[in-house]
Amino acid sequence: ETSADIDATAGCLTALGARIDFDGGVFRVVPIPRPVAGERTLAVGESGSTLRFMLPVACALGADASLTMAGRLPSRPLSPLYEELISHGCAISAPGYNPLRTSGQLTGGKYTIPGNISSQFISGLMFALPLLHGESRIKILGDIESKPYIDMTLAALKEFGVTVKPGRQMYGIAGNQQYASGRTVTVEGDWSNAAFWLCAGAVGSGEITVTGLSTDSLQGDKGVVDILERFGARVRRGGGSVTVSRGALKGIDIDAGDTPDLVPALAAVAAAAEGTTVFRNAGRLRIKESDRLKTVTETLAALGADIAETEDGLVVRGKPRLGGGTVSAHGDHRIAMAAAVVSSVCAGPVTIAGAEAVNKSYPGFFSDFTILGGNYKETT
Ligand SMILES: O=C(O)C1=C[C@@H](OP(=O)(O)O)[C@@H](O)[C@H](O)C1
Ligand SMILES: C=C(OP(=O)(O)O)C(=O)O
Repeated sequence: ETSADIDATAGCLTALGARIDFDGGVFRVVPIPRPVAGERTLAVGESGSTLRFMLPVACALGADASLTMAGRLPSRPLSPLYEELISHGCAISAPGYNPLRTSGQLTGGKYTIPGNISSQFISGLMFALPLLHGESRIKILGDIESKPYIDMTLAALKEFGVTVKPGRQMYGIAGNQQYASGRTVTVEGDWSNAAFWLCAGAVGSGEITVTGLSTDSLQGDKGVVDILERFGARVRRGGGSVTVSRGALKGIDIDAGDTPDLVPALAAVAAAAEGTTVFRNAGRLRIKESDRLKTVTETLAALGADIAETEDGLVVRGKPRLGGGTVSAHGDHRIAMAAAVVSSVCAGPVTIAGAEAVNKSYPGFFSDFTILGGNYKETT
C-alpha cells in the first residue's frame, strides 16, 4: 500500500506531466516530458521530503509551479536551500508563504548547504542538478547528519544511470545527464516502520517477527536492531527477518545523529528499561512534523514515564510499568505510533487523539497492531 507522503510525491510528479499508475503494489511511471510549460500546482501535503525534493526538481525543469503545503510544513526550515535556488536563477516566494511559488530556470554552479539542518536539502539538489546544462557542486558545511539518507539517494541515482561524485565535503555533478527509463526496481522494506514493531517486541510480552527487511540495506534505521540488543532485548535475525522479544532491558546511551526517526519508538523502550537512557545529538527532532523532543516527552510523561528533554536530546528513567491515559498525536505519525507501542507496558488503556496521523507514512499501522495482539477501537 502507499501512504499520504508517497501519494503526495506521486501527485507532484503527475502534476509536472509524469504518467503514474499504481496497481497491486506496483508503480508504473512514464517520465515527465520536457519542456514543462504552463502553470502547475504541486500538492506536497505535510511531506518535508516531497517539498525539499520537488522544489529543486521543479526549478531544474524551469517550471512555473505553486507548491501547496499542509500541517506544520510551511514553518519547517527551507533555508538555505531556498536562498541557493534563488541565487541560481529561480524566483521563489518567501519561505512560509503557502503556496510557495517558483518560476525561472535553475542554473549550474556551486551550491553551499550546511550538513546539519536537513539531508533532504542535499538529496533534493542531487535529484535536480544532473538535469541542468552546466555542471554543479554541492559544498557541505560541517558534519552531515542523517547521512544514510544521502547514501540512499546516491544509490537510487546510480540505479537510474545518474552519476554524482563524492569528494571531501563536496559532491560533484555533471550536467546534461539523463535518468534511464524502463528500469524495474524493488523497493526495500522500510526499517523506520519496522522499528515500531521491533521496539514493541522489546517491551511487550510476546515475540514479534518482522519480515521483508534487508539487513545489508543502506537505511540507517536498520541500526534499531543493534540498539535493541544494547538495551538487552532478545534478537534473532536472518533470511530477511528480525525477531525481537523482551530481555532484561537496561538504559543505554544513544547517538541519534544519523537516525532521528528511530527516537520516538526507542523512547518507548527506554521508558520500560531499568536505569537511565540518554538520547544525544537529536536537535533536528525539533523541526520534524512536531517538535519531537517536546512531544515525545509530553506523550510519555502523560502515560506515567519519567522523561525530560534537553536542548538536543532526551533523558529517560525507565519504570517496569506505566499507567495509561489520554495523549495527543500532535499531528505527528511517529508520536501516534510510539504511543501505541508504549501501551503494551501500560496498566490502563491509552487513548491517542489524532491517531489518524499514522496515514502519513503507515496507514495500515493499526491493523498490523491488531495482528500482533493489540486491541484498539476507534472513537470520535
Ligand atoms: O530523505 C528522507 O526521506 C528523510 C530524511 C531524514 O530527514 P532529515 O535529514 O531532515 O533528518 C528523515 O528524518 C526523514 O524522515 C526522511
Ligand atoms: C519522512 C518523514 O517526514 P518528512 O518527509 O515530512 O520530513 C518522517 O518523519 O518519516
